Amino acid sequence: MMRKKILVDENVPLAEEYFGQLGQVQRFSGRRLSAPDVIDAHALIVRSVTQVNAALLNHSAVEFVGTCTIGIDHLDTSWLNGQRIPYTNAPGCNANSVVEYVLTALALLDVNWQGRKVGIVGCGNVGGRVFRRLAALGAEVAGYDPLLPEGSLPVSAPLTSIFESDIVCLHAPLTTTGTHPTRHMISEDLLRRLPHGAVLISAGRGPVICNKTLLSVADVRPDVRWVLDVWEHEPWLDPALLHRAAIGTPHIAGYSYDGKVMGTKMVCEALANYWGQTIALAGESGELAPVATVDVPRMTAAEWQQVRKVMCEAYDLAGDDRRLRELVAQAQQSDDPETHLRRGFDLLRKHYPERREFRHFRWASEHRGDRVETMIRALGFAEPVEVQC
Ligand SMILES: NC(=O)C1=CN([C@@H]2O[C@H](COP(=O)(O)OP(=O)(O)OC[C@H]3O[C@@H](n4cnc5c(N)ncnc54)[C@H](O)[C@@H]3O)[C@@H](O)[C@H]2O)C=CC1
Ligand SMILES: O=C(O)C(=O)[C@H](O)COP(=O)(O)O
Repeated sequence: MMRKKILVDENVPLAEEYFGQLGQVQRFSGRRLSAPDVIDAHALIVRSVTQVNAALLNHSAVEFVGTCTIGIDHLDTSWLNGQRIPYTNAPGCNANSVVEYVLTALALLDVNWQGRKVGIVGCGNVGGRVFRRLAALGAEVAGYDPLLPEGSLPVSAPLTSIFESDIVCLHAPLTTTGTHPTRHMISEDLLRRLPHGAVLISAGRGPVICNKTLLSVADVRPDVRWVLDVWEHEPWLDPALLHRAAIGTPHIAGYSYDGKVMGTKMVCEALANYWGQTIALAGESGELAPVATVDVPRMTAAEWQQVRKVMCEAYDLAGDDRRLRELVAQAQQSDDPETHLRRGFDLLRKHYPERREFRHFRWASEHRGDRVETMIRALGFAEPVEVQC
């Protein structure tokens, strides 16, 4: 019997092991996929860089679309619905990875969140986890999410007050329709409200803030630490904006290896269900790790320094930032800076180091049962290894 053909983006890990159980896997490069490539495919498995719409699929045999990502702004869902082509994403697959990006960014900037006001825009799988985690770790957290039923957040606040917080985290999806579209929703007025020395972390989608506006505000607010993982015109970004950013990364907040593999598994399972087949899903279960709810006592400055060291050793976020800055510097020296930057941005993502989430790290504890240990455990690290002083 002919095996069904499954086209899978080259950056989806373990595709042969998982999707290979369901059909014949053929890889493709996400930005280069075009209509002739999909003509005889039965399933199409993408990541966020492939626009899935009528122009791509109109004349194809594709009967199922999966995206191994959380975001779905690259899928033309109205068209897919109209064609009755089922599609799925991987809700929450890399949410923990983004949480660890946010926490490590604060550690790298030496911003102890305990007692600080944190405002979160978009409180779904990612923002909701950032909310619960930071609240448990001692921050004063409020969220803005007008699409959630009233009362679903422990503390909610209007957008203007969110932007009066010490730390603002953006985790809204990119939407252009509906009652609360997010494209360019973060206005100049909101950005200017940020208090002196605030940190703004943008890890949802780039176009949620107009990057020209962001640059104009960043130019006059050098006191604000801008942490930018997403950019309005990826794979291009404005070097001037990166220059203003305290941390700048190539859209990798969700790029833990664990999060990516979870994305593969979730979509593969959905395809197996659709085709009425069963598959073996080796490794960790498809369940998302629970969020720790331990209340962590206030740490001293010295204790915080120990905690931030452990986090920065587990996740080399400084390296992510450095590699992007090196790329931009090289691009500016090249004959065609824009092309160099676009290609390089994608290559940084394609060859991203294998980053494991905190739960895979054991750390050395000198003082069992102290506040440092409580905090590190609450951050999700594995059991400590006791060190004899
Ligand atoms: N930087 C990265 O690597 C990653 C980025 N993302 C992005 O983060 C987004 C959020 O991810 P999840 O939390 O898992 O999605 P989700 O769908 O679980 O939650 C999104 C939340 O945003 C809310 N929302 C929608 N419009 C809003 C508005 N105008 N103002 C405030 N809130 C609004 C929704 O009500 C929902 O609760 C994804 O759509 C994706 O674009 C996700 C994973 C990794
Ligand atoms: O899951 C999402 O949504 C994300 O933003 C992903 O981390 C994006 O990764 P790629 O699909 O662009 O590789």
